[in-house]
Amino acid sequence: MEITVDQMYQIENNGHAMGFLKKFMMENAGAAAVRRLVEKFDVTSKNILIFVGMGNNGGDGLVMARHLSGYGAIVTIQLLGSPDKIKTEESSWNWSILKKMPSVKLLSGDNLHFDFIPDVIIDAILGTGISGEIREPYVSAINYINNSSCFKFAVDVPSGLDPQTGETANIFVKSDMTVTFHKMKQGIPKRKDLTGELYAEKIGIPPEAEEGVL
Ligand SMILES: NC(=O)C1=CN([C@@H]2O[C@H](COP(=O)(O)OP(=O)(O)OC[C@H]3O[C@@H](n4cnc5c(N)ncnc54)[C@H](OP(=O)(O)O)[C@@H]3O)[C@@H](O)[C@H]2O)[C@H](O)CC1
Ligand SMILES: [K+]
Repeated sequence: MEITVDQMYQIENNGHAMGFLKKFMMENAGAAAVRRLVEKFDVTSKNILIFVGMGNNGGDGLVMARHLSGYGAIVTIQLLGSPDKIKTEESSWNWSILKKMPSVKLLSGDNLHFDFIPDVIIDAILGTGISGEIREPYVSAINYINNSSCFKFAVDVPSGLDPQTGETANIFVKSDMTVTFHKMKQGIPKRKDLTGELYAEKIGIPPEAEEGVL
């Protein structure tokens, strides 16, 4: 079954109100995404670069970073803004954990110079919260991703693809694998050329959270 982005937000909010907090959803989302990635790749000692947006799509990327470090990957995060401007509590919470983890390299701002060649790039820039023309520094980050020849993994939806309509913004990520959460959103399967291998993973949201929504 495919659902709308609005329905997804309603289900998320219902789950949160039941006590299954968005922080828990984010943890399960990041863990599910990593499971799919490590099923595909032995990430041990591999260089993984994660572009992190300022919203909860970015938050999922922060969770992935922590899990991937546990799998022995060499993880670098490029936060596309200033840490004090992270938009949500659940994302900030994960950033604060990572600040205590020397095993994960944290970069922030509009830097796009890295002293390594990534084996995998993770797009945790934009998800269901995309609106309008994509602005800098997200534009430059998406260009960097598309100009790289390594494996590209999109969190929830390739950034720049509208998960509701399947339309693309002025710029968009072309990925090799995409993992979306809870249920497939209507627009995503329309662009398998941008999603690559496509999965929808359950993240523990109570089915009762869908009552009155689906
Ligand atoms: N569905 C679930 O059960 C779960 C989903 N999760 C993840 O959460 C995201 C949705 O998070 P949200 O914070 O609502 O939105 P995004 O992170 O996608 O985007 C919002 C940020 O992006 C900026 N933005 C939006 N449009 C643009 C643009 N055109 N150019 C540049 N920047 C843009 C926006 O900035 P504003 O200034 O507009 O506020 C925000 O900073 C979902 O996709 C999942 O990945 C949960 O984590 C787990 C459960
Ligand atoms: K994304």
